[in-house]
Amino acid sequence: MANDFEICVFGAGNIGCYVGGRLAGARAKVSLVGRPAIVEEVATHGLHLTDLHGADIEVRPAQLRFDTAPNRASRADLILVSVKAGSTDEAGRSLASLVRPGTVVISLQNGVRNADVLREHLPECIVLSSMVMYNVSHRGEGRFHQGTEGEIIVSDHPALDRFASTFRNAGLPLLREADLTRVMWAKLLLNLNNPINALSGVPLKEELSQRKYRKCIGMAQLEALAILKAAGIRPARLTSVPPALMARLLGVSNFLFKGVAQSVLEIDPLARTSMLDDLELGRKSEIDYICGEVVRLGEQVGRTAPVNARLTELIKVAENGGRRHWSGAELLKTLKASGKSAPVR
Ligand SMILES: NC(=O)C1=CN([C@@H]2O[C@H](COP(=O)(O)OP(=O)(O)OC[C@H]3O[C@@H](n4cnc5c(N)ncnc54)[C@H](OP(=O)(O)O)[C@@H]3O)[C@@H](O)[C@H]2O)C=CC1
Ligand SMILES: CC(C)(CO)C(=O)C(=O)O
Repeated sequence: MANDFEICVFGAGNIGCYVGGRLAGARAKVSLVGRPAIVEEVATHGLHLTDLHGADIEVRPAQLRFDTAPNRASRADLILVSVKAGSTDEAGRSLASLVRPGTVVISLQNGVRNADVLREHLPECIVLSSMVMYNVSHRGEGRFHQGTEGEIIVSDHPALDRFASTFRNAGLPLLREADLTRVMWAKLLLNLNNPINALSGVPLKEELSQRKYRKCIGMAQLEALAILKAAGIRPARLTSVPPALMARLLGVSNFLFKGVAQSVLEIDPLARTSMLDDLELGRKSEIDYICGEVVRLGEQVGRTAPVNARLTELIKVAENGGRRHWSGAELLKTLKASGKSAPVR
């Protein structure tokens, strides 16, 4: 039997199409809001969703609504926001005149402030943060693939009870956590790999197999961890080892790393971060909402964050048509020199 509620996904890209499509595949009433190109792609091919565990789900165009305008949000009981963090303000603005009071709005985005931005525009809604722990890639013709393990961790609220079984039936169980601030910062620590993966230009598995790239991630994380500590924020443990230990483990030899962090490397050989997607597609990245947040928090507690500032700078150079590819050795060298050297062109 179909559910008695309607879900609107605002921002039909990798995450929006995957999550929205799987919910539609579980017979939820789903509408998606996206750009004309994806609306056309899905109208032609439908959605074909796969994951690393062998899920293989076809969603016919007739099984969901796909629009470029968000009008359908006015009927939604649940809105999933899956635009990039830089578009959150605009998403909130366009939803403001449409939503009904009491509508549940979940941000599926990376970053630590999206729900706050949405809340400002949607004060009568129940706005919740969540973190999608896995990677989704777009493989053309309506195909989206989940290439790494993980769940959706969401800020707990009784209003989620109504939707929980639908997410579970869709193979997307919601992990409900009382304190999402700690989860958001822990995810941000993992996302500090996004610029490194983007600048490596190679899939995650290949990047993480190289010690020098891993050392770069460790440097960015250790810097962020010191700032979090000064700010009194204790990031949640999202990996098999606590964040501080993981940051150090990243620097060990390839041989040792394979032994101690086997699960980190058990990923689809093609999986890559959303920031590498952004650079390849010529889009503006979320760097200001990832490394930029570390720099900002550092300023609040009177600390500098030269490694994260440098990564921000390198990604902006790449976004603007400058250098895109860095070997592990080159990246490590420039990060070690951060705070001392001249800007990169
Ligand atoms: N991809 C991944 O594997 C993961 C992503 N995330 C996070 O999830 C969020 C979404 O990422 P992802 O799915 O990769 O991003 P995408 O860029 O693939 O998807 C967002 C889509 O929303 C569109 N969009 C933005 N504003 C509007 C609007 N007003 N109307 C219609 N469409 C709009 C964008 O178009 P346009 O580009 O033209 O603005 C884009 O097509 C990000 O915060 C990301 O960090 C988290 C975990 C994993
Ligand atoms: C899942 C993960 C950490 C890596 O793909 C991600 O959040 C992203 O790509 O932005």
